[in-house]
Amino acid sequence: MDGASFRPGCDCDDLALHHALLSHEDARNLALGLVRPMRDIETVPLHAALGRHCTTDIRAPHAMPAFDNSAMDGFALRLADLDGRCCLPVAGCVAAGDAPGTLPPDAAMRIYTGAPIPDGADCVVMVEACIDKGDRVHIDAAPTPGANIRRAGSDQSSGEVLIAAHTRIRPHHVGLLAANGLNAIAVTRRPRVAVYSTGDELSEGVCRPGHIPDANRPMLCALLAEAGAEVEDRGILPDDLDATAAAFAALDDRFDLIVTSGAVSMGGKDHVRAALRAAGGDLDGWRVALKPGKPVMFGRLGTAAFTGLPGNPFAVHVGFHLFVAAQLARLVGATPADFATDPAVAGFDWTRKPGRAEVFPVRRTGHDTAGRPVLERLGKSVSATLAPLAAADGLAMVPAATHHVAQGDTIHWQPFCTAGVAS
Ligand SMILES: Nc1nc2c(c(=O)[nH]1)N[C@H]1C(S)=C(S)[C@@H](COP(=O)(O)OP(=O)(O)OC[C@H]3O[C@@H](n4cnc5c(N)ncnc54)[C@H](O)[C@@H]3O)O[C@H]1N2
Ligand code: MOO
Repeated sequence: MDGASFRPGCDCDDLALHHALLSHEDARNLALGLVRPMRDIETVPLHAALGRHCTTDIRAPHAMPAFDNSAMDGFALRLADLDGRCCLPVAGCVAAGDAPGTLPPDAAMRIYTGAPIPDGADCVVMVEACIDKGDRVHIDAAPTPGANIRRAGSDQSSGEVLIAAHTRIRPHHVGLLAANGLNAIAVTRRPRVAVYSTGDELSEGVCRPGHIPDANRPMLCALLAEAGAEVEDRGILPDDLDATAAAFAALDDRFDLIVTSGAVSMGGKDHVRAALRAAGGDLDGWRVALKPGKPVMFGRLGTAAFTGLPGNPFAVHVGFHLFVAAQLARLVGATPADFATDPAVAGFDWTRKPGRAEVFPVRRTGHDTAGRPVLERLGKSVSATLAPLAAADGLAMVPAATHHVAQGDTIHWQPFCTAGVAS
């Protein structure tokens, strides 16, 4: 449609919208411009904080460690007492949980990891560097002052920022909060997202001839839940303009984002754009120079942003990562992460048609001499299948202008999070 012309007053705004494809960068900025950081705050107990975003900087309520304590199992002593001696009598034992005591003159105390350093001791000798004779201890070599003592305040000082505002709480944050005795935190409410599939061909149970299972709705619900959204599965919409418009019009203002899949392209049953308008919404952008995902559309319905992804399942996956994930991040006040920015090396030769940026599944096959991952391209640029993703370690993206990728070229990718998983 490039080069189409319009008479003044022409209401063919769909034509105007696809006069040119949006770059994926412009499309992302458009998608982000349709959402605002949410202001609603709730306080949640620590066990419910995982995956939520804290609203403010979380500061240390006190210094840590709270008291000088031993980093090792061994003997606490006063260095000056070793002057001219290699053995000291053992005056007692202090374990983690004991109240701080006092080291008598010219003696050592048996001490265990985490135990408070007795007053007067200025180092701890590891048990491996001693000969433990029960009531006496022989020290092989004089330790350095302060050896094996974790000083009060050496890990964090009172008031320092432990977790920056808008951080997504991960398991190590939960541990850090618990270590600080913080049992509840203020978080942004979860973004509420409505999810629809569209298409008369979709089945939920046994498929009749010509029907296919609905892959997009379960995948979108899973992607959204993983990203921390509160998801409402709104089912499958028929390929019917009135029914689709009625379903959209019946949505109240409780959603922050509405995500659909299918019916956004050029076919006679692709009703989502018209239905959005008929329901009182606005279409702000349509069609992106992106493969897969060209017919993605962006709009608004009431107070919600509306992102219409294409029907092909891999296009849904890509559209989620490029646009929906960024919208969710913005809603919770976080900074949306750029997509596919990690450098890697192509382990393949590939000639393609330029014009759209392309996202494709990749598998890591090794590393080059500089330590960069070498990637194998999976699949055949088919947006209808998710099968190549099953063997993928992540997604790579090449710019719209790329027409050839040669083995050894630098490309950029987004690894899936696989911490602790070998393959
Ligand atoms: N004349 C043109 N035709 C098409 C264009 C174009 O530019 N001009 N773009 C193509 C591209 S690219 C894509 S992507 C698709 C997207 O079309 P729609 O968003 O309208 O999606 P549908 O037609 O509804 O479905 C496409 C495909 O995906 C299957 N599908 C749909 N929903 C699901 C689901 N929930 N689970 C599994 N599979 C689903 C559907 O059966 C179709 O096979 O348009 C091209 N056409
Ligand atoms: O954009 Mo489509 O998703 O290329 O097949």
